[in-house]
Amino acid sequence: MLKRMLEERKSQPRKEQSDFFDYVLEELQSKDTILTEGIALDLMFVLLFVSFETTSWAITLAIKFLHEHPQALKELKEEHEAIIRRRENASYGLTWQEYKSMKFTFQFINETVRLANIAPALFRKTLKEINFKGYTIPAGWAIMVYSQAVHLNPAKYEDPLQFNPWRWEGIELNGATRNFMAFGGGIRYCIGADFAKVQMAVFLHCFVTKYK
Ligand code: HEM
Repeated sequence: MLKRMLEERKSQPRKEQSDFFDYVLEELQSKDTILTEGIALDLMFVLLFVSFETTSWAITLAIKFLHEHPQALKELKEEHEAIIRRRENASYGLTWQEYKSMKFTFQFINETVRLANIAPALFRKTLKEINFKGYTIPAGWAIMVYSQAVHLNPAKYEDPLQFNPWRWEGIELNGATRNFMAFGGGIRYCIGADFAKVQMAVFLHCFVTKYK
C-alpha cells in the first residue's frame, strides 16, 4: 500500500510539501542522498508502527491501571485538579511549565511503561568479542537484550508485577539506565520517548479532569 502511495505521489507531485511522504520524496530526488526507495518504504512502515501502536498501547494500559488502583487515580486527579486551580483562567490549555510540574504523572508513566514492556527486547550487534560470565560472544553476532527480564526482575524491582508508581518517587529519569530500558538505550534510544510522554501526560490530564 505504501509503495502504491509513493508511486502515486511521484507521478503527481504536490505544489506544497505538507506531509512526511512529500519530504521523503524530496530527499529521494536529491543528488547526494543515501536513501533508496526500499529504505524509504521501510522507514515509513516502521514509523507508522512505532509512533502509533506504542503510545496507544501504553495509554490503554494506563487506563487499566487507573481502574485497578483507586489510590493512584486519586493522586493523579489531585495533581491535575491542582494544576487547573492554579491557572489564571481555567479555560486555558496546558502549558509546558504545567507539564513539567507533573511529578506524580511522571511516576505513573514510568511505572506504566515498565510493566507494559511494549518493546520487550532490543537488538544489537557485537562490534568486538565479548566475554561474559564464562561465555564468549564472537564479534559480529546478533544479541537480543531482553529488557522485559530486567523490568520484571525482583532483584531490581521489589514485587515487580505490582503496579506501584510510588516506587519512582524522587527518581528523575532522563534516558535509559541499567534497570530501565522501556525506551531502549544508547545510540538507538527511542527518538519519540519525550513526545510519547507528553502525549500520555496530556491524555491523563484530560482524562482525570474531564471524564465522569
Ligand atoms: C510509549 C511509547 C513508546 C515506547 C515504549 C517506545 C519504545 C522504543 C524502543 C524500546 C525502541 C528501541 C530502542 C533501542 O533499540 O534501543 C524505540 C525506538 C524507536 N522509537 Fe520508540 N517508543 C515509543 C514511542 C515512540 C513514538 C511516539 C515515536 C515516533 C513519533 C517513536 C519512534 C521511534 C523510532 C524512530 C525508533 C528507532 C530509533 C533508532 O533506531 O535509532 N517511538 N522505541
